Amino acid sequence: MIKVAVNGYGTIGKRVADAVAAQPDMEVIGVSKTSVSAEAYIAKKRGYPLYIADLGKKSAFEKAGIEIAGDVEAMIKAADIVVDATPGGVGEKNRPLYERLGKKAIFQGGEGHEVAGFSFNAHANYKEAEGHQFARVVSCNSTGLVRLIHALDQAFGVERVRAVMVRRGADPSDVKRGPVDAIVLNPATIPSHHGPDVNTVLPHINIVTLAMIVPTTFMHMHSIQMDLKKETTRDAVLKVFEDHNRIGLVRKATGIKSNAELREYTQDLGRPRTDLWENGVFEESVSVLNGKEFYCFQAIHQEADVVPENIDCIRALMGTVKDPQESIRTTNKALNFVAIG
Ligand SMILES: NC(=O)C1=CN([C@@H]2O[C@H](COP(=O)(O)OP(=O)(O)OC[C@H]3O[C@@H](n4cnc5c(N)ncnc54)[C@H](OP(=O)(O)O)[C@@H]3O)[C@@H](O)[C@H]2O)C=CC1
Ligand SMILES: O=C(OP(=O)(O)O)[C@H](O)COP(=O)(O)O
Repeated sequence: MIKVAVNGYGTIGKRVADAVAAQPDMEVIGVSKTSVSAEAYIAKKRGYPLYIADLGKKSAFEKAGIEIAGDVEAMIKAADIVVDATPGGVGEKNRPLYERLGKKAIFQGGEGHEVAGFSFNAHANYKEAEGHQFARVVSCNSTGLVRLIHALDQAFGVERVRAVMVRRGADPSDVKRGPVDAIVLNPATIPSHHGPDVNTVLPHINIVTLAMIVPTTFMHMHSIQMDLKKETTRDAVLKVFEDHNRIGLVRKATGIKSNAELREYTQDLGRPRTDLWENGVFEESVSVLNGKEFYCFQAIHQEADVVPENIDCIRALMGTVKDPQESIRTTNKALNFVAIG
């Protein structure tokens, strides 16, 4: 069993911990937080040993009825590998600790590529992870882009990509964030960080991305255009998506045309926390014009799509499973995850 520590038990960390616990070859040896909050109670309920960054706060946790197993350093020492899901920028500060203790670690998209020097996506570069001490799972939007672009690049070759990301303003529980009544250019400059981020995994792709944020909390929406190298048809592209175990098709027959209806659908499917782990490509939008021009809309659930990628990244860095598809299938099966469509 691979002993996994989740440093940062928040939006991403709590999902990764549950996904690790579901795998046949991994166990959660601890999760961490800095302050007493609802997630500390969830960790207790799930039976995950809770560690804290500053032992000076131990009594505050104990007063709230939450037992503390030790400090973060003790947790890291007990682990084979760390998934660092602390807020963007904190991972970089944690890296010297992982170096000092000689532990492998996976960072998230809020960190720059340089934090690990290797950025990861299971379908695109799983085999390249072996031998690395550190990896970074690219951000949620970049994960969604990499999955789609890589699938079409393998099938038809990709000449260039132009994509617009309409990004959710905040996560559902982020009460302090906005916007409440604005469409914010984020950033106003072009490209947004997503194109260069895609290039950290797929360096040969010609891509320019633009991004803005809107007052929603559940999912980003991408509008994507690609020029393909080989002529193809809409049916052939749909077949690529149907065959992909992390790309789902939001079928025309469902009538779903928004993130809100897609959320309702994933909820009704009984997905834990309403998580859409796959890209939600809108079937009706999939278009091939003039043989080589591809267009689509896809929804990306920011809290969920990177979660299975972290699980595969654990096996890839540990070198326990050599074949990417074997890891991807194991991860999906343990999560009871079959892509929609
Ligand atoms: N949310 C999203 O949609 C996505 C986020 N990401 C990336 O994932 C990473 C985590 O983001 P997210 O889950 O949203 O963040 P959250 O703020 O939801 O969670 C962060 C967690 O880390 C804990 N924490 C903070 N500082 C420390 C520390 N020094 N040591 C140990 N634990 C600490 C926090 O505990 P406490 O609250 O007690 O301080 C909290 O539990 C970021 O890099 C982000 O960019 C990637 C894809 C999507
Ligand atoms: O990784 C994400 O977005 P991104 O791919 O746009 O960087 C997550 O939605 C977190 O983004 P945030 O930095 O707006 O919280």
